[in-house]
Amino acid sequence: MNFGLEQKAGLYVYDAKTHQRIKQFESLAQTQINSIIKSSHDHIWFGTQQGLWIYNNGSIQELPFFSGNQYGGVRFLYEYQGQMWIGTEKGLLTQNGDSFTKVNHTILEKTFISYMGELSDGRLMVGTFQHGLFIYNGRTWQQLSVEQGLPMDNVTYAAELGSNLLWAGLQGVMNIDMGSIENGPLRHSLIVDNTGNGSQNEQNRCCNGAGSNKGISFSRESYFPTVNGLLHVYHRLLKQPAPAPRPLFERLEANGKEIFPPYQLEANERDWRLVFTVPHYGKTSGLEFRYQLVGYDATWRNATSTRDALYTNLPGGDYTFRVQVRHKGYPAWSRSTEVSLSKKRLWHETWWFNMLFTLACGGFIVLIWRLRSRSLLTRQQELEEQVAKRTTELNEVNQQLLVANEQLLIASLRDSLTGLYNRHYLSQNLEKILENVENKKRLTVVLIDIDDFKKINDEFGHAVGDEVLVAFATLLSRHCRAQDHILRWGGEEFVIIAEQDDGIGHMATRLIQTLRLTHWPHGRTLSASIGICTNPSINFGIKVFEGTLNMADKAMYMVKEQGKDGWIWIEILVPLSIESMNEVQEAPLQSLVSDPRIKIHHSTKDIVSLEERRDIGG
Ligand SMILES: Nc1nc2c(ncn2[C@@H]2O[C@H](COP(=O)(O)OP(=O)(O)OP(=O)(O)O)[C@@H](O)[C@H]2O)c(=O)[nH]1
Repeated sequence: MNFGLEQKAGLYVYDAKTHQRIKQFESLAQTQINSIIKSSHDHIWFGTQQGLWIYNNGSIQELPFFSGNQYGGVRFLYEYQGQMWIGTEKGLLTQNGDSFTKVNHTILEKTFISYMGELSDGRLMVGTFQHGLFIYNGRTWQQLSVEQGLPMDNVTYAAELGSNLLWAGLQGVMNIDMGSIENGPLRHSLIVDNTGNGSQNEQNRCCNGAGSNKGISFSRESYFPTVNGLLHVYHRLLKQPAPAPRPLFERLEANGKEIFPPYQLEANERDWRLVFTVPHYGKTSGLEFRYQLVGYDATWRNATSTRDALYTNLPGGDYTFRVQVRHKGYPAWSRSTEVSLSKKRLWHETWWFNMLFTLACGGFIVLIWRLRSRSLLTRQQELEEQVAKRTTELNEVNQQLLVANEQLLIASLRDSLTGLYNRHYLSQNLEKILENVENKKRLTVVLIDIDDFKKINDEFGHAVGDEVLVAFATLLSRHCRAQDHILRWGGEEFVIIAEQDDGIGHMATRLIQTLRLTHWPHGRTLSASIGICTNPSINFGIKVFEGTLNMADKAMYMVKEQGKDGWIWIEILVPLSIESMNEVQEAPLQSLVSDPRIKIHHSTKDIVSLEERRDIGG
């Protein structure tokens, strides 16, 4: 097995037993060997960039005809019908014994020969670098090129596959219908389309392998060397788009700087550019990519035409970048190409910081909550205290109001000068008083009027008059019983409502006497006129009271008329109807003396005058 090596490394022979390269041909040491072929004469031909060598019986010889730069490098050697054909960079030559002659063709005699082979019917194929494929039938040449409507002129490999001619070149791989080669016009289909300009990242050079065998075909598949690896074409897929192969991960840049595997990044390398591509020889626009940074992206992201993925401010952690590709319009994605990456965490991205932060946040919330509850509690206590204080104050005020109301009520019921009850008291309590009287069966009303009070005022002044009134009221209270209701009726006039009348005459007499004996503020004696009426009514209503009061008034005026300083007591003996009561009130007192229902009592002095004038008994 022989190795022809590019890069001017010379020639090696491989020993199948020791599996080692065992010998280097010294004369080929600095050459770039393009083609090696064993001729039917058991000679080995070496086509190199520097010329042509033949190995025979252990010795190697250079053919001086091809040295120098006249033909450029020898690119392809092919033995056709017992004759060696030499394809150079500057034309095609044939061997003729020991000499070589250029083929008689205006293009082929000077163009770059890049391939030679045979069709099944024995015709020779000569591929050129710039002028297409030539087919030779032993007499004439047929050219297949752009001029015949083909998409490219460059040939690196050609092979007949059934009814098709497979043609590979730098611009792709195509299929030409054999029948159309014979009869025209040419029918072709581009299997691998590399005719357009690929994107910056696309590895877009197809099928340009150096060496003699620029492709090899089997019944179902063909292989083509490329600068980026081996292109494998299934013949059954010639009419369909080739399945998209797995994408390639090209490189990672972090903060604008390329990072090499293993991809372990520092905490500050936060901005990433992940570059990917796919070894594909079709049009760039026919493919689409999607990618996902697992650990950061929740779902796939569709890539743009730039074939890279940009991430900024990535947090620390472990990631897997995966990328897939597919033909546009086809549902199936390729298998994922995956790359593992990790980035150190910043201190605030670490688990212990997160834990501490969470604890601190929790503690802070609890603290705030406690402070807030405490302040709320304090506030509540303050409010409760305020409410209690206000309630106490309110209660006090209410109490004061109650007392004040009580006092007002009391005050409204009493005479401000003497402290005795007033008329308002009577209007409020009359019903109750009458109820009590009802139980005792006899109502007694006493009307007392101080005699000649005006003179006291006139003589001693109003203030002294007041003092006399107060002293009179005090004396009156002392003379009455506890259950008697003593009222100042107005001015110097007083009313006593007694629920019991036993000894009423004595009481009146005693009062008259006490008045005479009492030492009064004005230093003089004082007398009063007293009218009394007792009424044994069955049903004590207001009318009965008014009638009784009127009768007492009538009696009191009679005393005044009789000379004052005494009393008259009209005692109604039997209960009178309202009508009878009205009659009695209307009648003059004298006329009542003879009324059997009525008895009139009086003080001694008055009795005399009354008896004298009316002739009535006491
Ligand atoms: N100081 C004083 N005088 C009063 C008060 N109320 C009424 N008076 C006076 O009492 C006097 C009553 O006069 P009169 O009605 O003529 O009665 P009187 O002088 O007692 O004569 P007789 O009733 O006929 O004995 C008037 O001069 C009133 O001004 C009072 O509260 N204080």
